[in-house]
Amino acid sequence: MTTPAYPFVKGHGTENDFVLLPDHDGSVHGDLPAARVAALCDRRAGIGGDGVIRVIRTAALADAAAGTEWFMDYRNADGSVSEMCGNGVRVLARHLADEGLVDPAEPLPLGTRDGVKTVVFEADGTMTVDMGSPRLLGDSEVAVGERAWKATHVDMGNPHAVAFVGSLDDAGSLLEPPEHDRATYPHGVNVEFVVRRGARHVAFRVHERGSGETRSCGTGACAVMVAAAVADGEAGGDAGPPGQDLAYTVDVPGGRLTVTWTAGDRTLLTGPAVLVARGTSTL
Ligand SMILES: N[C@@H](CCC[C@H](N)C(=O)O)C(=O)O
Repeated sequence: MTTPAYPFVKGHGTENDFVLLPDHDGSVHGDLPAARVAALCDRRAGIGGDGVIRVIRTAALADAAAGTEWFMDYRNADGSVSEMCGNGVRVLARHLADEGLVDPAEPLPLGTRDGVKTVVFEADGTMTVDMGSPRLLGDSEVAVGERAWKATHVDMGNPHAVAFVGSLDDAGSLLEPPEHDRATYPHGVNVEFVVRRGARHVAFRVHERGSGETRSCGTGACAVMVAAAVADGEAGGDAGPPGQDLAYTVDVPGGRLTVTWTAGDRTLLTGPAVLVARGTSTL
């Protein structure tokens, strides 16, 4: 039996790329089978992507918290569900604005499995997302082959292990998930390997849970910034100087992001979002 054709849009944020599936009332994809997500994300036999974002009205999802018109139903490339995607939420916002479904002159609240994230469209074409408060959960360890590093456990709604390394090459080819403490991360973890580039300036590679090595990770950028600020003795948020926000430049293989840790303990992620293609799929 052939699958009826359905629309898709392709986009990326700092080369973290996604297949968007418009399904406003939930009638096109049902419960969105993991096999369809994996087929769409396949870079040879599919469209190719680090994940899939179903564009759906919050009211069409029985288990989604109310309070927003639109919901980011995010899946990793292997079909698994994640709570949040910092690059994806900007790409979703760009799509909704381009379609005339939202007003880019106004802050845009979007539903996610980690609650409501509000996107602001900046005058220079970038977007800033309020990613919420980071949770610093202590130290852990990650390993690739024979090499192991201490890692900072940061929860950004999804789990991260942030390891500071001497060189971005230290983690090798990252074809497999890094070893990690399964008691600390029972549902897997996104692992960031970080180097310093200068004052309040870092760069990282990431191995994403469910997607492999990607060219960028927005929640990862926030986790990296927070871990770096703490390591630098510049802790922002509640622990920072009263009334002062702290901003870091965060480079990824796919571009540049800015993360601001506010005096009110919010992390603000600023970066681009680009739509590159649209079409129909029968996968
Ligand atoms: N690339 C995303 C994160 C996507 C989810 C992640 N792989 C997970 O399983 O938690 C981002 O930009 O934040």
